[in-house]
Amino acid sequence: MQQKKICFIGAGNMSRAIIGGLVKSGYDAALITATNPSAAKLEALAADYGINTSHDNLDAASNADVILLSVKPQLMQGVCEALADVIDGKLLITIAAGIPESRYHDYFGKQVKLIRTMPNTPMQLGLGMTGLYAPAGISEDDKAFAEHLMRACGDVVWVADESGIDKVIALAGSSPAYFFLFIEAMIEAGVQMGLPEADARTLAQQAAVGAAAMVKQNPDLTPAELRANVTSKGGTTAEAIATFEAGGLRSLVKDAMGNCIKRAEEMAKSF
Ligand SMILES: NC(=O)C1=CN([C@@H]2O[C@H](COP(=O)(O)OP(=O)(O)OC[C@H]3O[C@@H](n4cnc5c(N)ncnc54)[C@H](OP(=O)(O)O)[C@@H]3O)[C@@H](O)[C@H]2O)C=CC1
Ligand SMILES: O=C(O)[C@@H]1CCC=N1
Repeated sequence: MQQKKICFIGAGNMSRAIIGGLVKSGYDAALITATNPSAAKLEALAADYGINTSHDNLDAASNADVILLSVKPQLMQGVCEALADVIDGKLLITIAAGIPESRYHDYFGKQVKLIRTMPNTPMQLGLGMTGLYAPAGISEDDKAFAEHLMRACGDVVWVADESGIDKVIALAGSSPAYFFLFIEAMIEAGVQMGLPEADARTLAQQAAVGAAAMVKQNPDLTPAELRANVTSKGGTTAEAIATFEAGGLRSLVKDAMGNCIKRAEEMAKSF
């Protein structure tokens, strides 16, 4: 892929995940800089991935071709305002949830070249999923760069309308946490049944990895067919599945995802 000088503004969980994925995919660490107010996360990134670090957003952004905005949504306005003089002509990529693309033009006080993306933490392992949205006027070259950057850390989908980003949050940005919760609950139940915690974790995590790989590697089978292959008539799985269905798992999942989107929409009104 084309390699450009890229600066991550904010060196938290998500920057770490993307930087880890990029470096593991062969992106030149010397072209990557991350900024952060406190030192510990920068020191860990430099030690683990050999990237450049800085406490100075302005200096780091001035020296980059591409700026990836990776601070919490409530800090975004102040961060953008302070960078307004050094971003002309540069490609901006934001990963923030809930801030509409139009707001960035207000923050910078001018029209900017900005692509909205919604990645997730498995980017760190090259197993990420990113949704991308580019407004009209963004060049094919800039779109291709943003896509290649995120593809280095996993799979990508483009959404035609900005509202699609909120759906990506519900399906992929937030969803690793849903699966962690499910695994957490299985481990807790296993421990309550008397298993050592380490064994309960090994059993649950390996089942999750295996099940996800089976979904991915059998595109001709639906998840329902894969489930049917596990579920012997009158057997053990049928009892467990019936319990989930009776407990309203499907509507719970739908409500959770709907509330995730609702929160993104609320955030969009408050920024
Ligand atoms: N976590 C996730 O799974 C996902 C998050 N996102 C989005 O990614 C963004 C970042 O989230 P996440 O990585 O989880 O958050 P984190 O809090 O882990 O990271 C944000 C980082 O920004 C740093 N920071 C604060 N102020 C500044 C500043 N003025 N200049 C530079 N850096 C600053 C913080 O430093 P310090 O801690 O030292 O104050 C922190 O390290 C959010 O907008 C979120 O919506 C998107 C997809 C998934
Ligand atoms: O919880 C959040 O708001 C962010 C966006 C997607 C994942 N974490």
